[in-house]
Amino acid sequence: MFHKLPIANDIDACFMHKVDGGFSLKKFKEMAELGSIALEFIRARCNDGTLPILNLPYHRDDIVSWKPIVDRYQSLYDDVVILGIGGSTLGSATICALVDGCVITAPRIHFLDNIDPISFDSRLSSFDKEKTGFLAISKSGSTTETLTKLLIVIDRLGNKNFSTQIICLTEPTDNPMRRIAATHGLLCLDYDPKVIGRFSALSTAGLLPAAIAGINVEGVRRGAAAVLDATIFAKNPLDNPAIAGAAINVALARDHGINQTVFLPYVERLERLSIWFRQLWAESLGKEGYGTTPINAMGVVDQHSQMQLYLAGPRDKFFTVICSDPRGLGGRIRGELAGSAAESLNYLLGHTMGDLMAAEQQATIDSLISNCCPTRLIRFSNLNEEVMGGLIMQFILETIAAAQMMRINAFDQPVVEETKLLIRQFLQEEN
Ligand SMILES: O=P(O)(O)OC[C@H]1O[C@H](O)[C@H](O)[C@@H](O)[C@@H]1O
Repeated sequence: MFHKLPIANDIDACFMHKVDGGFSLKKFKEMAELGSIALEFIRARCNDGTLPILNLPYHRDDIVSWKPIVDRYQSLYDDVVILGIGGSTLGSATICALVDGCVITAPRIHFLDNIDPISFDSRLSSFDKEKTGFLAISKSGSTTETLTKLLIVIDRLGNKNFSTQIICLTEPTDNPMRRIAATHGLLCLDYDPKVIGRFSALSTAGLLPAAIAGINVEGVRRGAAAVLDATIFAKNPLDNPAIAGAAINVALARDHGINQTVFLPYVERLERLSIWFRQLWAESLGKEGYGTTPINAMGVVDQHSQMQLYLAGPRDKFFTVICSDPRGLGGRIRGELAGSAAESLNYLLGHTMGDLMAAEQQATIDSLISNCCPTRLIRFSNLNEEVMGGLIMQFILETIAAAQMMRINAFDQPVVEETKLLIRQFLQEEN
């Protein structure tokens, strides 16, 4: 308990004394009561175990139990394909991005989320059938897109011995995925029914693919536990980054019309985190006329694409800039290669690519602040498993806290079901 926090939050630039577009410290302090309600909700669920996502960071037994699967997949396959969509895969895709840039001998993990028939077929046919393992994940076991992909993969494998090549992960109910698994003799693991898909990044759904990818998933849980502990044991709710983050989002939307939340990491491996966060925030909070719209951005790419709008467009955005310290990393920019351009590039030559990234990160932060954009900074030095777990936990807690402050249920998505019914109707009519 009370491991060192893997990430640091700085919310100073959300307030009026720092940016004109921010809100007053007085108003922030008025959020203390809602902050306490949110914190009590989280503490109570953590203590009584009714929200297992708040207990998972402390578990290790499940990780040990996956070892035979991890060993088998790592030894047999060059590629492992994850079949799923939405909350069942975005968490694992987020964590699996940690392997980028690392020397790893584990299989390459691929996420086939979409059902674009051309892209799906082209990606599927790029794998060696004999050297590819599959993991189909669906909490409900009835998501049409995932079942379609699973059945197409079974068809394409087309030999009698594929039963060990595919593992399913779904709730222990009588659902279509379980029936398909039983028909073909596939191993079917239990997806805890109390873990909601978009909150499942730290459960089997998020961590089994990551373990197969060779990631230290205990480190991910450790980072999450540190952030969770800091919340559970917070003395003052608004001193806690997740509760404060929720309070800022809710108050800026309610009192200042700031109804868009821009997620701007300066670490490319966090691109998937952005997409995971987008579902978490949107599906959990977009209810009863509430919610703010998450916007994915990426430093430095969007400096050359979105920054004009961010700095001079409507004052309806709250910014979360996620920063590492890339100084000194990457290739060095050598003057002798620049020829006659060297003189005009004096400011750049001799630096590394990481130095440039760091300067651009700081320039964006300073520009956001000087252009009156309420901005929160989340900092760490290097992205690793603990940091990833910490980030995931902070945004899970922040989402739960924001829902409590808005008095809405973070854990359902009633309107999504309407579209699903329509899809079934359309296909039935065509039959
Ligand atoms: O895991 P599954 O049951 O297949 O669900 C996958 C996704 O389906 C739906 O569209 C829900 O809105 C999402 O919250 C969920 O993550």
